[in-house]
Amino acid sequence: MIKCENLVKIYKTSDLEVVALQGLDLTIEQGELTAIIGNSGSGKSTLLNMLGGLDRPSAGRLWVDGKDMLKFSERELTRYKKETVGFVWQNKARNLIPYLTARENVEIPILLKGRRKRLRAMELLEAVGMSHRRDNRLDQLSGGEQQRVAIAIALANHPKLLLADEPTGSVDTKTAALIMELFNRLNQELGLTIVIVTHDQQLAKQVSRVVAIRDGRTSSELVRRASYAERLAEMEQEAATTSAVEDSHEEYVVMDGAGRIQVPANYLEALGLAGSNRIKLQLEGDRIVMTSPAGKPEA
Ligand SMILES: Nc1ncnc2c1ncn2[C@@H]1O[C@H](COP(=O)(O)OP(=O)(O)OP(=O)(O)O)[C@@H](O)[C@H]1O
Repeated sequence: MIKCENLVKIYKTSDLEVVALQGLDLTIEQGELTAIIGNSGSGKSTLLNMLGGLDRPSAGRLWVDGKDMLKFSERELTRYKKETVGFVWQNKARNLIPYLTARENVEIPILLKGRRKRLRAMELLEAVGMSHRRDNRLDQLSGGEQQRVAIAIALANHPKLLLADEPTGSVDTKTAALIMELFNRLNQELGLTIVIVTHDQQLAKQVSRVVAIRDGRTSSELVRRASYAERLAEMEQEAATTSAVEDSHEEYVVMDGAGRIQVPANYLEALGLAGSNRIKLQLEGDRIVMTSPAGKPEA
């Protein structure tokens, strides 16, 4: 569904160039639910903007839904934004109009007319568990409820890809967990591909695949060990857990198309290899062994 190869984004301001993405590689299959985590400034939102067609990459390759996004004309880009992607933002003002009701808000982006439009809005509010509040104005709803309406809006035109930038950033922990549960349900029931940017490791634990970005590059990947059902049962038991995402997920380093991997800095440091620019690699049965230049097996 998504393939980024060596993706680069450079922002140019009057006297400064900021390299927000510096050769990012990422593949997301159709129907996957992925969380992107990383520190502030690591390039998460920049990546989401590229995926959503809100901004164009400076270099590299990017395909979404089989289309080469670097070759899009303005017209194709507008069509892509309308028909292929749905967005949920942290900033509610970007999603919602406060003086309209939940149903009216959801009806705005629906391309159907009359009764069919109303039915589709009702169906969407039902899908996000908000049909009972359809006639309430947005400013009469809680933050979590407003975010549910925002998700309904994002689904209005049957997008293939749902992008969410810190969708739980302005709600409490319990509400955030419920919203993540909703994303999981939509992913499973509709088979929707979903990419969620978050800096919250606890929330990322609710997602089967977590991609970490550091300095504008994918640095590692975590894939959940247990199935979603097993994980839910686990979560009920350890309701207020504070364990790290590494405890529930298996960690992988990312390999790009040319076979390059980034060895975690702490591994190199632990083995005294930090700063080396030459390492011996040997294939031993089904393992690749890294050896220090001095000849001592190191990994
Ligand atoms: N429009 C822009 N013009 C100039 N620099 C930008 C622009 N947008 C982002 N940047 C810079 O690019 C880098 C990556 O920003 P980005 O917003 O993608 O990070 P982020 O991981 O989403 O951070 P946060 O979690 O704080 O939102 C930062 O150094 C940021 O200052």
